[in-house]
Amino acid sequence: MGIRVAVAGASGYAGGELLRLIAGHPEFDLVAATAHRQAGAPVTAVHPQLVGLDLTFAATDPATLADADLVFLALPHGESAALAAELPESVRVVDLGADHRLRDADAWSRYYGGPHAGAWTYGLPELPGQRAAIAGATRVANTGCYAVAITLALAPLIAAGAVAPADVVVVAASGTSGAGRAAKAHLLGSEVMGDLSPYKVGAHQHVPEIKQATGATGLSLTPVLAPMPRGILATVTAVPTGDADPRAVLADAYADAPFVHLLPEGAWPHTAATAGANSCHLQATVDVDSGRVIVVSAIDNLGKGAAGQAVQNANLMLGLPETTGLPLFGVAP
Ligand SMILES: NC(=O)C1=CN([C@@H]2O[C@H](COP(=O)(O)OP(=O)(O)OC[C@H]3O[C@@H](n4cnc5c(N)ncnc54)[C@H](OP(=O)(O)O)[C@@H]3O)[C@@H](O)[C@H]2O)C=CC1
Ligand SMILES: CC(=O)N[C@@H](CCC(=O)OP(=O)(O)O)C(=O)O
Repeated sequence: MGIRVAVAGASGYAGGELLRLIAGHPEFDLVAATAHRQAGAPVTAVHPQLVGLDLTFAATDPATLADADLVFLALPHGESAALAAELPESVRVVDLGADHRLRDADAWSRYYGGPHAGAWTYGLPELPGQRAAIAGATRVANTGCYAVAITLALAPLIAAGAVAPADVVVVAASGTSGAGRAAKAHLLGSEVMGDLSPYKVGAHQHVPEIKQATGATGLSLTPVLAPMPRGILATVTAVPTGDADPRAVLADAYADAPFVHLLPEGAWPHTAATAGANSCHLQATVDVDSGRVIVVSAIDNLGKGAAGQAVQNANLMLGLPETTGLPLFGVAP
């Protein structure tokens, strides 16, 4: 028997991707996959890509999950905190939801509402010092999907003093799976296909998370819903404070990061190149006209943006190499 893992919210998009990654992980044994309305259904009735996985969704209750060494929570916002509080401290937990990401209770109530559950160790291993913090934690808050893409592009530049933290502008497009699988009016196929539309303009819940993770003090984020199932492409622009080469700063920051790739000069990120992988592709330049630094970042929102990142964090918490069981390469086209 390997390491016993369980997934709560396994019938969702992030949960389904977790099941796929766990099935290919050499050290993990899946002991439970839970759902809410779909409890009792065969996993493959919901996730046809997992045919061969002979399992039925259990109901989401703490007793079922407490039998695992590590539990992934892939539940709607606000549902993780109460469930996690019922799990013994000996069970490691990675929460893919937002409940434990923010240290600032006011920011939590402004963007999410309801009681603030308090912050856990932030699950972005590529931030300075964070690998060791995650390795020593029993509770880890996985990052938001836009937050990963934008933080990886921006954090090293602010940390190096290469750009001004007070003036960061981001436009970022996301595939529709970022919104989860529950039916929503703005996700009707016939209206999403062939369309690009901004949403949560100036009011996205990842803004405080990105500010917390990067040290940005002024950040404008315009998210755009894109007609593709997976992927995030974020274009981050900021004002340089000197003449540091942004490519050199990023290359230095990610020299030892197996999943973050600064592309060769002149090559720009494509979301499709990250699909199915736990990778982030970056490119940077200085815009000759505006003088602003431009960094473009691509991830798979269900990979490095959710399930892949969660498995990377779990590997670190369990003392495994962080790449164990994780796809390094995408499946494009
Ligand atoms: N999709 C993405 O790209 C990303 C998602 N996340 C986060 O991961 C979490 C899951 O997201 P996602 O998979 O997209 O969401 P989905 O809507 O696709 O799935 C939600 C899951 O939670 C279950 N669920 C719904 N309501 C409840 C409830 N009241 N109590 C317990 N379980 C419930 C659902 O079960 P059932 O279907 O049986 O009702 C389903 O398994 C969210 O917190 C999300 O923000 C984070 C980063 C990226
Ligand atoms: C396309 C789309 O709607 N995306 C979602 C991404 C949410 C997400 O996955 O991140 P959290 O875990 O922080 O909710 C959004 O913009 O709210």
